[in-house]
Amino acid sequence: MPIDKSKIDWSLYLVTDPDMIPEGSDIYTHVREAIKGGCTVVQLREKKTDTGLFVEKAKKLLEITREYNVPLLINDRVDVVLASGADGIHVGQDDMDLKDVRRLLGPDAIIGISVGSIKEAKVGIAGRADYFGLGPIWDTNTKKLTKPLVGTMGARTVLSYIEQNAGYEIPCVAIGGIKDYNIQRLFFQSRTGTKSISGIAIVSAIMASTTPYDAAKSLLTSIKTPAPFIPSPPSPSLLHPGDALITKITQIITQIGKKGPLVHHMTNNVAKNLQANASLAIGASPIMSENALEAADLAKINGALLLNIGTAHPESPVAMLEALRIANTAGTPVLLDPVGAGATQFRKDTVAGFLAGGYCDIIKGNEAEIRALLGLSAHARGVDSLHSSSSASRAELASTLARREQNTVVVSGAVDVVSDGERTFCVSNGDAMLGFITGSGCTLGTVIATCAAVEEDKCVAAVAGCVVYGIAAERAVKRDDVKGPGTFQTALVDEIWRIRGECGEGNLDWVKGAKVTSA
Ligand SMILES: Cc1ncc(COP(=O)(O)OP(=O)(O)O)c(N)n1
Ligand SMILES: Cc1ncsc1CCOP(=O)(O)O
Repeated sequence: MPIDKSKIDWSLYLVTDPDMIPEGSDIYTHVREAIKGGCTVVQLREKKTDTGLFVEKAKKLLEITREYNVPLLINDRVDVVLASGADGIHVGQDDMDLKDVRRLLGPDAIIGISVGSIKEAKVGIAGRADYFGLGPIWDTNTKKLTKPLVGTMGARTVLSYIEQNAGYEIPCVAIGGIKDYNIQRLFFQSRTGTKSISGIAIVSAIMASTTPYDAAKSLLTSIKTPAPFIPSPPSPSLLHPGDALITKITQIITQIGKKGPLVHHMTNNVAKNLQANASLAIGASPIMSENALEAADLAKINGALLLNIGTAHPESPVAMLEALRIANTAGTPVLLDPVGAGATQFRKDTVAGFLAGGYCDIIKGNEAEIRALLGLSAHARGVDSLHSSSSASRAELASTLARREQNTVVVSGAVDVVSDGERTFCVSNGDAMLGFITGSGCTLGTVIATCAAVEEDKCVAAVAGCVVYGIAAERAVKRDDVKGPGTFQTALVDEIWRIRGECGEGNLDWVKGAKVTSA
């Protein structure tokens, strides 16, 4: 029975590669096992095989795929589809024109095309492709890539274009560098309001596995399980600054005192001590460890992970990325502090690697760092921000990055701006004295990460962190015993401690000083 193309399940699309099959197996056993494990579509991709053998392989594979009612598509070759009776074809942008493919294969054939941009989507739509292979999403060793990476942001752009312009439903399967650990993030970060990718196409994660059944099963589980970090929609009362938001801030600080969350810091040597002391003062349990081998154990304990690249070593990005992936899998919230992101190529590459390889619930940086993440010219020297523009333009930076990353972004400064892309708040608490102690921005990261450990709504958690830290600074600077930056730093920790104590006693007067507005 030929396949009904309106009913295809695109969830897990296997693209074969004969050179990857481990010794002792063969393509037929491998594909059968992968289908049993959960593959829902198979594409036979033979780049070096002679036509006769290609057709023979296609015919034999078709017998297997038919047993499981799974479509078999052929890579690039119309003649092989015709000769084997396979269900359809996948072509690239530089292969045969889609209208010719359709004319040759007929209306029932399943015809897919590779798409990596709006321009290429237009070609697919004009040729009435049945589905798009969307990618390459990420880098891969499977094939020498000649086109730019699409990333989750590019995937979203194409999905949104299709949604608005195709005029018919086009399932999109993402391809390129997809592994167990990045599937949930791919689905989450690439979705538009109403359109998501329909599935993922995989070569190496299944073809190079010695256990294709298990590999497919595990990939399918990741596809079917929503990302643990998907935020719930914000409560309507927390859409704008107001009494509900202020009450929530006090609840967050009280919760920290009650729960004592563990905050795993992979952070810089300059700020470490202040960060640890601020964590203890607010009621968290800090662990300062750059050892990725501990990340799995630490992620199991409820808390948060803070990544700060201030004094990163050459090996730090690997350890941090490992910890990030473990935290993502465990659903542990992650705060990224991209210290000095625009200052050196190493820092740029490190941060780009984190954003491509994992999901950071919150990114906190000064204006120059956030500009660098957006690829804008950074007004940065070293790790200091040299330039501060208006709150409105900083709000624009925060919401643009938050929309791109589908997370919460804090642009720290005299006025901290917090945005999740929909809501943007300005927090005007704090004191200029914070600029005279090293690690004050990093320690704001600690306080925000601690709030995120106990609060689901990460945007509100970030606002809470900015408020409590800013008010602690305002109180500290007013103290008689504060004579300058040295005594201020100690007093800052003390005031965080005192605010936490007041919350514990039910005295919430401190929060009356909160200065939160909408941007
Ligand atoms: C599902 C899917 N998407 C994309 C591709 C890549 O096809 P193409 O651009 O033609 O490159 P080659 O596969 O020919 O190297 C694909 N094969 N499958
Ligand atoms: C065929 C193809 N087209 C774009 S990326 C790619 C290879 C994907 O392979 P892998 O799943 O091993 O990254």
